[in-house]
Amino acid sequence: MEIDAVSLTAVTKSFGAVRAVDGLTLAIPQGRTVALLGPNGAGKSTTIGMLLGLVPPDSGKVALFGLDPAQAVRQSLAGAMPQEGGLIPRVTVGELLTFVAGTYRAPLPLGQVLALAQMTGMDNRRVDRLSGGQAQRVRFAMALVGDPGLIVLDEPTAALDVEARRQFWSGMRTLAGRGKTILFSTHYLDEADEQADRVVVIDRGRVVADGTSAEIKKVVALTTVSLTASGEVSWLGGLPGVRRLEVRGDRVQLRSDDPDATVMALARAGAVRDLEVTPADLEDAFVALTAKETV
Ligand SMILES: Nc1ncnc2c1ncn2[C@@H]1O[C@H](COP(=O)(O)OP(=O)(O)OP(=O)(O)O)[C@@H](O)[C@H]1O
Repeated sequence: MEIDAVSLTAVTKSFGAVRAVDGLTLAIPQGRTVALLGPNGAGKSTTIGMLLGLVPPDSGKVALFGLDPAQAVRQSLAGAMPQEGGLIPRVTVGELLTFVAGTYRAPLPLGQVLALAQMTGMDNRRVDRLSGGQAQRVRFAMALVGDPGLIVLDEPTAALDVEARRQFWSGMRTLAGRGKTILFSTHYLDEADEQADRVVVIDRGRVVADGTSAEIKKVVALTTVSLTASGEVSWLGGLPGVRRLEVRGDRVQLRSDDPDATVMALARAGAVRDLEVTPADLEDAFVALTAKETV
């Protein structure tokens, strides 16, 4: 069997009292495009930092193509975009990319890198005089120069307008078509849906859903069963079908993947005051999936 491009096993990372990544396990076979989807502070950047060997995990194991991440990056098996502001000023796009190419044993030709990053003809432009979208494309180009098998992108389209996004994903699909493995993080459900063949939803440092976007939609499309209850309500979270429990004043909202079973169990327990059943739309459901529990 081919070795996985990415393998995280029971990885944890805390910053002081904050557990940024909490026992995360994830394996990505070669050639897949995977979106890491989650709200602010979910642990996406920390996970990516550990994948690239930039953040040491407290425990667990991280491997890229079976190797230690730093080693895989050194061997240009994995490429990443530098953070915002990570470009050297006063050089041209061509000079910068040629410099980066010089650090690799078998870099892609400059023309190919420019084409993939939708920057053909821009090699004489000064790096510090580019628009935000163009600068982002240079960073993308820097991730590609070493011709890595795995490309890891942390919110690659965060600063881009609609047209720049479209161009960016067009280059990305060309790479996916060449069999590259792509892992990107995003806040946007629609971007994950359109661009990835697998979506991993993370929240509070854990994988809360993992599958094709169709499967995720099914998982996150949880029905809300709400009722009025007082006193100790945490037991409601253990009822059949209940995936999450939220308390708002005297209303308890149960997110259920089997609302019939949940309602039957509530009826058996005699807890049916002001019972209401509401199917969720996808956006609501994603919010519900990653919403803070209040108990
Ligand atoms: N260097 C750090 N020092 C202290 N806390 C950190 C550090 N890096 C991350 N955190 C905390 O860890 C948690 C996870 O952060 P992380 O940046 O990984 O999430 P994220 O999903 O990438 O969020 P965003 O979408 O906002 O970028 C957050 O609570 C964050 O404040």
